[in-house]
Amino acid sequence: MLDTEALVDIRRTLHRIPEGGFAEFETQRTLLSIIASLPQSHLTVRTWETGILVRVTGTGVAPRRCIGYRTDIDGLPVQEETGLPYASQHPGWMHACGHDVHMTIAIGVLSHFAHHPPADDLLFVFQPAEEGPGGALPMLQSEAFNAWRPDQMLALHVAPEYPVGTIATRPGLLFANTSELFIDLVGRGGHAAYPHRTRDMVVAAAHLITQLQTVVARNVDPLDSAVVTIGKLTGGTKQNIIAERARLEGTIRTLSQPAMAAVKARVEALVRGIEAGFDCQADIDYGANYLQVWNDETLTRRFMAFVQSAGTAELVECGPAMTGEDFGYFLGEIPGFMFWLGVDTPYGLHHGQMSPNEAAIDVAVRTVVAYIASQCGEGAATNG
Ligand SMILES: CC(=O)N[C@@H](CCC[C@H](N)C(=O)O)C(=O)O
Repeated sequence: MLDTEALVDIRRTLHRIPEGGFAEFETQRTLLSIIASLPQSHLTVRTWETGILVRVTGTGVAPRRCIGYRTDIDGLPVQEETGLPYASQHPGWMHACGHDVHMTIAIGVLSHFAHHPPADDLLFVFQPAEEGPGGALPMLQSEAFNAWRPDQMLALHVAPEYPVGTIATRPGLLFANTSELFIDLVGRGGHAAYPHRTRDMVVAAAHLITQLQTVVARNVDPLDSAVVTIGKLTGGTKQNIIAERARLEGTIRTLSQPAMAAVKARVEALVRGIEAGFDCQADIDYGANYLQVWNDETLTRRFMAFVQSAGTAELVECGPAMTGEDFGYFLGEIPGFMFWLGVDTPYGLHHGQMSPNEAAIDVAVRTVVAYIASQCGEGAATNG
């Protein structure tokens, strides 16, 4: 069975090779070779795009259920600044959202059950493209997934703000609805000294960004919550050329679908206002939209009670967060839950210095293994 040291090595190997959504080729190859090193008698492995599905066939004469455990596998376009000896070898890319840790924990749990298959069936889901454009929805709709569709699913996400040894979750809404937001502005470029002959899209973009800040401040009920963030702004070509084009890239977060529709309506109205006011053309593209992560009440309460009694971690009942997760699509159809895993690092998710404490891997593997075993029944140990 893979011990803690081996899992830390795996995490570091995966950390070195972050890749974008649906481009996780090296990651997939690495995971497949690790999975191939496990006892195979109860495993069936299948790939889907750059993802992997591994079914563990239970030892029961008639397995009662199939529990699915999902990890995401993609990295982010973030330049790593940790200075770690096992830092990313892919310039401009980093596992800055902890998916290397997620994958390692999935491998640790899979390793246990490959050696000790439970009575019921398990499905391990290595899902691409969580950060975008979203791998969960197409995977959920795929023939490969549906051939092995589990009855319940669980997943975790690293939480920099909690100490190692903490598990935080809640029944109901855990993560927000999200929508990406891309706005292209097209005006007329020209010489910096002749602004009256142009339609300057840098100035239009500046006005639009400021106006977008009023959506949450002035259009959303203060007792509700929403986020409109512009994370990337591009425009222009040179300091003395008036920009013909500008592009805003961002994300919208809300706690309900009606709130998402209302925020989008306000964004659209503001964009149309900029179009009229700056005599330009504006296009809005909402990119990928993720469904909220909604934790099943019964299963989450059962898991929370389990964590409290198992003593493998400290349980915190947390509030909802404005993070997004396409695991929400799985939970939209299959009952289950997601939880936060404390990794205790001062830098938050998506930061170039985010460096999870690897001691959390062991906490998660022990907790998830014990929880799944408690739900699926112990099977006979295999060799290997
Ligand atoms: C946990 C986490 O950080 N998830 C991402 C999900 C990205 C959703 C999508 N690409 C978007 O930006 O709206 C997050 O940013 O919350």
